Formats: sequence, C-alpha cells, structure tokens
Amino acid sequence: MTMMNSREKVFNSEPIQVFCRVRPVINSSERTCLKVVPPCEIHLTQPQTPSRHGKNIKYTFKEVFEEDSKQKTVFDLVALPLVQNLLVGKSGLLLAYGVTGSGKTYTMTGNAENPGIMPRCLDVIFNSIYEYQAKKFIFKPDKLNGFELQSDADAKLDRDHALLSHISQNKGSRPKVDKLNSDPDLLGRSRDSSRVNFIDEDNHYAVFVTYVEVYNNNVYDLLEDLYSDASRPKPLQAKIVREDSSHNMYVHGVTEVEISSPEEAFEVFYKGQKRKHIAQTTLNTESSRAHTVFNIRVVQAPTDENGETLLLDKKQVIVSQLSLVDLAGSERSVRTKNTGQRLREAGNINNSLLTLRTCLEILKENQNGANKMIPYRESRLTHLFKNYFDGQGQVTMIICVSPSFEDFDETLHVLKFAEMSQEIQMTCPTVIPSVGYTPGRRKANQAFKAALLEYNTIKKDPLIVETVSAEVKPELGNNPENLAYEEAFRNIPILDFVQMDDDVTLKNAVSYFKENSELYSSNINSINTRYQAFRDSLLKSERDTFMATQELKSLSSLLEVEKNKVSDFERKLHHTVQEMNTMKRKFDECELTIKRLKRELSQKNLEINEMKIERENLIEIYTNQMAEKEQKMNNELHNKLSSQKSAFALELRRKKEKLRRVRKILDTDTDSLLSVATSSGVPATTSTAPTSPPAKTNTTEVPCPIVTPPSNIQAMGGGPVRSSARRLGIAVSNKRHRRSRSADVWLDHRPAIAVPLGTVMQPKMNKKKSVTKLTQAKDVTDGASKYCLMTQGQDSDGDLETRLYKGDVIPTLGGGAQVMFNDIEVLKQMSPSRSPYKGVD
Ligand SMILES: Nc1ncnc2c1ncn2[C@@H]1O[C@H](COP(=O)(O)OP(=O)(O)OP(=O)(O)O)[C@@H](O)[C@H]1O
Repeated sequence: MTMMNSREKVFNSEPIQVFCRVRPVINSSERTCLKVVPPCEIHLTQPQTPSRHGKNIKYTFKEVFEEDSKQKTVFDLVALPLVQNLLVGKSGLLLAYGVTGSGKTYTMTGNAENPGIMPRCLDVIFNSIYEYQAKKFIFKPDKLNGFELQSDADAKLDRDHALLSHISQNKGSRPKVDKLNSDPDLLGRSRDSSRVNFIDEDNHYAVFVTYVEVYNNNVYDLLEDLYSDASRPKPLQAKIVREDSSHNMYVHGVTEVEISSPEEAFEVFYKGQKRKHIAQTTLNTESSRAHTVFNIRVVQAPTDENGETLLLDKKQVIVSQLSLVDLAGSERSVRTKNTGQRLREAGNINNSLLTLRTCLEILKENQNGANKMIPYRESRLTHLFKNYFDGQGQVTMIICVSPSFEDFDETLHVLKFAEMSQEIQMTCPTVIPSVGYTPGRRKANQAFKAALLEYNTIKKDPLIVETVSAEVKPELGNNPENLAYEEAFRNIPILDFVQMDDDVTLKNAVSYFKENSELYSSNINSINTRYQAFRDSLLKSERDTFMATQELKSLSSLLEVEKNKVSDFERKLHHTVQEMNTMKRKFDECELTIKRLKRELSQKNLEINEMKIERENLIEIYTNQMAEKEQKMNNELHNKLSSQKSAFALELRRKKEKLRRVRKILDTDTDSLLSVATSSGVPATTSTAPTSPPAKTNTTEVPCPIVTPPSNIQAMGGGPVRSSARRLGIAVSNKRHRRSRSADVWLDHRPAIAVPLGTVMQPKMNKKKSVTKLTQAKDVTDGASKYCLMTQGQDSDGDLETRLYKGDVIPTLGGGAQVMFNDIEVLKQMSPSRSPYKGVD
C-alpha cells in the first residue's frame, strides 16, 4: 500500500503474527474451558460428555494474554510494532477475530479507563510526528486513493474554504474540535505516552482516517455526510471496492478526513460509531453486526535540500496505512436464537468469515506448492484486504477467546484457524529513503535560523558587541591578522573630548579610523569567511550528529527489538527447560516402568516354563490312567456282550418254539375252531367289559378274542371286541367331507389269505367294495367314503394280531381321491389261559 514510486523497496517475508487474548470470566458461575500457560500456550479442555472424554488440546501463539492482562501490555506487543512500521512507510493490517462477546471491541477500542488499541495508536502517532506535522490541506486526497501536494497558498485557500463551509453549515459558529461531540469515553482517557523515535525528521507528515463497515456483504462509509445534521442522518449508500493504478484496493468515494490530533480522530470515530450496525443478541448486549475497519493513513513527503520547505514532488510522497479491523463475532444461530434480519446478518457474517478462512487456507496451500485461485472476490471483506494477503503489508491477528464452556465449540474453531494462520508467510515491502538530500537538513536549518536570529539580535545591541569583542579578543590567537587587529585595538585613540571644538582629538580619531578602516574591512571579510567556514563546519557537525543520532536511534531500536527477542527466547528457553525437565522426569519414570515390566516378564517366563513341565507330567499321568480305564471298560463290555448274546440266543429259541406252536394252531381246521368258540358260550356280538377276565373253555388251546371297540369301530358295525386301538397324531379329515355313517361305503383292502370271515378277527362293514374290484379312479370316488386296510400277522408274543388302518376317502381337485388315515385298530387273539399282563408261560 506504500504509494511511493521513486523510492526503493525491499521485500522481506514474515509469518502472520497471531496473538491470543482470554476474556475474563463475566459470570462467576461460568465454568471455564481454557488455561493459559504463559507466555505462548493455551490449553483448551474438551467438556466431558457420554460420547467424548474431556481431553486437553494445546495451542501455541506468539503471545497469549491472560485474563487480567492490561490494555497497555496488549498494545505494546500487538500494535506498537505496527505503528512503528506505519511511521516508516510500512502498511499493516490488524484483525480482531473471535466469537461474539469474546472481547474484540474491548481490545480494539476499549473505554476511558482502559483505552484499547485504536486510541493508543493515534496517541503514539501524534506523539511521534507532532513537531513534523504539515499544515492541513498541503496533502490533498485525489479521490483515486492517492494524494496531491499543494503549495502553502493553495492549502491556505482550501483551509479558508473549509472553514467557511463549516461555519455556514453550523449557522455561523466556528468549529471547535475539542468541544465537538467526541466520544465521551475516549476523550477522558489517559493518554498513551509512548512515541516512535526513529522517524524521518526531514519529512512532513499528515494523518488521514476513514471509517467503513462491511455489513451484509456491502461496504458502507460511516463518515458519509459527516458534517451534515447528525440528528437526521441519511441512510448510508453501499460503496464499491476498486483497485487503484498501483493495484491497491480502496473504497471508492469514501470520506477521508485529515486529522491533526487524536481528539479530532475520536470526534470522527464517534460520529461513525453512532451509525454502526449494532444490535442486542442473546450472547452480547451490544453485538457488532458488521465488520468495522478504521483506517489510519500516514502521508509523508521530504523537505527540500535546505530543509526549509516541503518538496512539491508527488513521486516523493509515501503513503502507509494501518487498518484496524474489528470483525463481527462468529456465532451459531442455534445459540444466538436469531431470527429474521438478525439471522440474515449472522449468515452474512459467517459467510464472510468463512471466505476469510478459505482465502488464508488456500494461501497456505499455494505456499506449499499448490496453484489455486484465491477467492478474494467472494466477500467484500477479503476483497478489501487483498493487497495485504498479496504481500503489501504486515498482517497481525489478535484472537479473542471466551473461557466459557458454553463457547467451547466456537472457541475450538477459532483457535484451530488461528493456529493454521501463523503458518502463512507474508511479504512486506520496506521503503528505503533515497531522496538524495543530506539527512538532518531540517534540524540543521532550524539551528542555523536560530543562530542567525541570535546573531542579528547581538548585532543590533552595541553593548553586546563590545562585550563580545572583549570576550573574543583574548581568544583570537597569534595569527598576523589577529596581531594587527590587536595592535589596532591597542592604538585606539583616547576619545576624550574636553570641549566642543576639540578638533585635535577629532582629527586623531578620524585619522585613526581612516588608517584602520582597511584593516577593519579586511578583518570583516576574514571574519565573514571564517564565519562561513564555521557555519559549514557547524552544519557538518550538525549533520554528523544527526546521522549519529539517527544511527544511535536505529541501533537502539534494533537493540530494543533484539532485547525483546532475547527476552522472548529466554522465556521460551525457560519454558523449554521446564518442558525438558518434565519430559526427563517422565522418561525416568518410563525407564523405571520398563525395568519393572522386564523383571515381571522374566518372572512370568519362569512361571510359564514351570507350568509347561507340570502340564506335560499331568498329560502323561492322564494318558496312563485313560489307557488303564479303556482296558478295563473293554473287558467289561466284552463280558456284558457275551452274557447278552447268550440271553438273546435263549430268548430266540423260546420265540421260535412259540412260533412253531402258533403255526400249529393256525394250521388247525378253522371250522373246528369256530365250533369250539360256539361251544364255549361266548356270543360273537356280545360286548364284554375290558377288565372282565376271559371265560375259560374246555378247549383251552383255542384263544378267546377280547376286544373293546372304539366308537368309530362300533359305527362300522363292529362286533364284541376289546379295542387296543391307539389314535395316531393324524389330522382328521375335513368335516365337510363326512357323510352319514350309515351311508359310508368302505373300500376294503385286505390280503387274499386272512382268518376266515365270521371270526371275531373280522371287522363288520355294512357297505363295502373290495379294492381288487376297482378298475378306474372313478370307482374309488363313486360313493366310497371310508378306507380300511387290514393286515394280519404274529405279534411279539407269537399271538395272532389283526391291524385295521382306517381313513376317510377325500376327493381331490384333479378328480382323483386321497385317503387320510385317522385310526388304527389292533385286534388281538390270545390264549385264555394266559394272563394279559404276563408273558407267555
Ligand atoms: N479483557 C477484558 N477485560 C474486561 N472486560 C472485558 C474484556 N474483554 C471483554 N470484556 C467485556 O466483555 C463484554 C463483551 O465484550 P465485547 O463487546 O468487546 O465483545 P465482542 O467480541 O466485540 O462482541 P461482538 O462480536 O458481539 O461485538 C463487554 O462488556 C466487555 O467490556
């Protein structure tokens, strides 16, 4: 932003300086999540929730200011270097960044008791340039971000014009800057007494300020119509950001006010302040809803070669700028509970801050080799500061953080961003003065003027001349001129006029002065020459003294910087030593732990070996025991098997005998069996009680049937039978297919050879069809509703057993039929001489 063309610039690179300030706890019940570890560290403690542990996150900055740090301390470390640069022609940008209510405005502006950075900057600037200030309107803004130089006469005309217009606006009253409506807070402040000593004393200085805000991504001039009726301010017009001929960004048509004291600046600032967009949010009673930029421009130009007047050469003008930016607070709408206009403002604030972050992140990436376009134009804020990020000035950031747990998430974002920002390198040009005139000429000229004035005063006073002559005479030395002068002195005639016509004395005097007039004139010439020589040597020594003083000042400022660096290093060293000691302690502890663990490990190894041996012994013992047991069990099994084999053989033999006897019975004539049954007096259709013992017959060899019929067997018209039918778990056929029992036609399915009909072993089926008579599927479905499969055979006791498998015949959809079994009836015939509960005798 330095606008000098003819002077040399040297570019040096340095990272963005980031400082951090912690706001004091406002509400004593607030839980804090921050801890400052001076001088450079801050620890952020994560709040403990069920899903996350409260871990500590460490951030390091150039300096971290504790809650009770003084405004002066903050200014000296953060902003004073920027003011020093400003006065030597280097531009700077100071951004105050942080969440809503974290203390940005307090840090940047402050109040009467604790003035912040802005008032202190103005104090220091005017403390430093006070003696070298140019008259107002000598430097005149050209409306294109540059400055014109005016002669004294033109400047005076402008001053008169400004005065007249002000008087007419204020209806006849003259402007009294100090009594204007200045910021009541800042006017009563305690003034900062620091000053910058190494400024160029051969320059004339002027200070200009502008005050703008970026609100809803528009730039507004807060000083527009500054001198119009303050009680009825007009609505502000959005301004455009432009680039000047030297590629510097500026707000086109912005009101730039020349100020000659801090008080005038506060006057201007206060008027702008009243037009700022401020609102009450849930998080801060007076929250800035816009980013405000207070710009201080220092214009300087050198004096001519005699150090007398300003050099009217535009090329020699140096303009440097310090932009003090109070960013609007980053916040979450969830917490601020904003709606409508406030929500829109918050959205715009967050967008512009996001663009700022993005620009810095891409800058960093580009410095690491990427080649991305930086989206400065996405937000007016970044567009306005493009020059700084492109390397036209020093960038410093002060991060304000709130210690409250409530702000944890936002604070984390801010700290992360700030930590990243310090990795970005910025190039800043330094202007090297090269006007070519003798440095110190202004002071020398002033000294000469003072001496001349004194000389003239002396010349006019004869008493002083005589005294000086008397004083000078002994100091003149022994050169011939001086000796002649001395001789002349000695021979001064005694001008003691006795009477009015004392011609003798008069003649003597005339002849004396005639004789010595030549001597006098030669002496005067010589004195003039010597005076000139003396003046030259005086100028030279003045110049040398000035140079030496300048060098001394720059050396002392360098020394100061170095001292600061040394104390910085010392602090860091101290800190590092402390850290090293802690690490060493931890290291020793770790070593002890390792030793202990090693001991434990070898102990455990020993135990493992012992256990291995023990296990092997046990395995051997168990293997032996198992082999023994196996042998024993094998023997037992073998014995059991052989005893069971002989029992089975015996049983088999008995069964065979039984079978033989049953065969023999079956082979006996059926008729004789029937006659035996009839003669035994047991009616074939009589039902007997299941528990009643069977009647004994004479023909004891013929078994008597004992049957208890189940309900459905009776429905079949079954005879006197005792049923041992067991119901199986077969699903009962669909009731809709049931027909009247009397109408049931049975499909009779039986082997060709069976116990002859008429015995009790035959079921009674009123209507039946033999399955052997069925020739086609229709025969089955046509009328048959029941199915009975009969088998006859020998049971396990060697008795005759008839099994009846009964079911329903159900027609299928395809026109066929299926049988669903639902009953099994078992009819047994056994010897009446044998108990039903005991085995066969
Ligand atoms: N270091 C401090 N010492 C004492 N008071 C402070 C400090 N920092 C902030 N405060 C107080 O905290 C309150 C909020 O501070 P301030 O208005 O400066 O916050 P802010 O970050 O500018 O907020 P916003 O972004 O909403 O404008 C004010 O009352 C202020 O006086």
